[in-house]
Amino acid sequence: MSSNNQVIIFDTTLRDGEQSPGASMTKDEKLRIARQLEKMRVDVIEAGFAIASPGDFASIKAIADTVTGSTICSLSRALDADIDRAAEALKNAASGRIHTFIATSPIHMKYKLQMTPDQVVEHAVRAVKRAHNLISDVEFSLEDASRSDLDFMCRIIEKVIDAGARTINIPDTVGYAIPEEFGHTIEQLLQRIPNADKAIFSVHCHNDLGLAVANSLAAVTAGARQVECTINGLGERAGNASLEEFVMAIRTRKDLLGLETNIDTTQIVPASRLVSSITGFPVQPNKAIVGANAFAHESGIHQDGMLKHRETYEIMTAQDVGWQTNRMVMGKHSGRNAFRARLNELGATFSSDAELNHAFTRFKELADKKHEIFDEDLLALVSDVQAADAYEKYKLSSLNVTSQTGETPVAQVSLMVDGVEHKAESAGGGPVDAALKAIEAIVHSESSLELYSVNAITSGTDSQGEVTVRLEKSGRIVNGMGADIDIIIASAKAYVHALNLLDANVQKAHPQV
Ligand SMILES: CC(=O)SCCNC(=O)CCNC(=O)[C@H](O)C(C)(C)COP(=O)(O)OP(=O)(O)OC[C@H]1O[C@@H](n2cnc3c(N)ncnc32)[C@H](O)[C@@H]1OP(=O)(O)O
Ligand SMILES: CC(C)C(=O)C(=O)O
Repeated sequence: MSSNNQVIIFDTTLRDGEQSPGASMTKDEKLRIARQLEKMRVDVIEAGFAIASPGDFASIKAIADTVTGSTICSLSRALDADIDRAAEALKNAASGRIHTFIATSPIHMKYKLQMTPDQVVEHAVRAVKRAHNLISDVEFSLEDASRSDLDFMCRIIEKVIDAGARTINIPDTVGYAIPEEFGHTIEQLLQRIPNADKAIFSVHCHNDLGLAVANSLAAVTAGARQVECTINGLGERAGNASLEEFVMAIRTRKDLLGLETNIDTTQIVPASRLVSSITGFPVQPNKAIVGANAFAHESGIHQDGMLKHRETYEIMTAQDVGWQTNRMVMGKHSGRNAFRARLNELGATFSSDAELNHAFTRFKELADKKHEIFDEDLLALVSDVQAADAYEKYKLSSLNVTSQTGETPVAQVSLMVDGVEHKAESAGGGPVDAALKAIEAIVHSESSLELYSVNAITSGTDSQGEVTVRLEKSGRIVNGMGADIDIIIASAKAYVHALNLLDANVQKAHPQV
């Protein structure tokens, strides 16, 4: 029975987690994860199933030999050979545990084990006694407990506690339980088993119905004091209760539950990343706590709330769980307040509300075309708007370029010159060449093109292209810039920008020109 409010965290990433198809890990990889779990102050690390393979044995042994800050545990069936192999792997552990189990549900006993309930009790007691002779810390699990008969569970648990088990684990092996029902089972076991106070009750929940963490919380509310879980919720089929979700629920709702764990929560994100990189299982972006979007805010109303007071939309800080910071993501749902705040952070300021509104309108247009707006997009957009808001002799009204395989590209451009619309058409070596020639057909700038370069501002095929055009005229050199997700338009904008700069230089030098 629980003696205090501390919940023991038993991590089984290296055992049940590894049972996820495709998640096999080498000894060195398991050792790296075990060290991270130790650093995170996990109480018990289930390092593997010693009899399963020579590799599993070697991994458990390597972890038991070197990791001293957590108890190291091996799983074993209720069989002598399994228990002896587990004890051998753990023999150098500073603190070792044998975890032996047998199924107690009618369906498992009848079809899988092909044993009577009495034979199952006999195997369980014999296994616990044998384990207890080899190591003091013995855990016993009733596999498929959530589909087992309550009276039978009381009977077998009482006997294995007498045989030396000090942790009794109640697994929801097939993820069948519902929180209220599961909590009730734990409560009943604690009340009805006469020697229940000699053991710590534990739960091990699977996520087949997406309820593994909810069931674990119901169990600790009912008196269980150990929870078995995995990093990123890895595990057989739909996985196990996720360590990060359970631990952060306990921490965040201490007001309600009054419980705590030993976990250093700032090590959660590093642990999640390590497990993901080793197993090759990506973490979904919207995964609680460790998903890339767990602390990202895109909607204008949320961002505005966050700017005014963080707790309006966050129940924990990103730093609490090991992220460096939360994120304001600029996108089509963002509002003016977040837009201005982000640009101020980037060092860009607006000279007037009109300028802000103009930039914000352009930002929304861009956001409709692009999935995510990066800082570089914002800066390009603002310098574009600020350049456009300055007096401009030339303004690009429209551009239409036809470019087909085997055909010469042709551009039709419409340009405002001192407020009067001019149109021209030109062919060119490529679509950019055609566009710039069409502009020149109107402007006759007599400048020479010294440089043309195009860069993708961000990665991805929907990136904005940022074009730089350098023009020289009578010894004056200017750099025009333009950005757009269409690089032909970006090129035309950059060219027009450069023409305006040349014109501005002339105006400054000879105001009456
Ligand atoms: C709910 C869980 O997650 S339990 C853990 C599951 N994890 C694993 O199974 C991974 C590691 N397993 C393995 O490597 C192998 O299954 C081994 C080495 C354990 C056993 O391999 P094998 O000897 O070839 O047996 P196999 O896996 O085919 O069948 C399991 C046998 O164990 C028996 N068994 C299953 N659980 C138990 C138990 N807790 N106690 C005693 N016997 C058990 C089965 O009835 C079956 O017996 P049978 O061969 O007499 O029919
Ligand atoms: C061996 C036990 C704890 C198990 O993994 C399960 O029942 O899911």
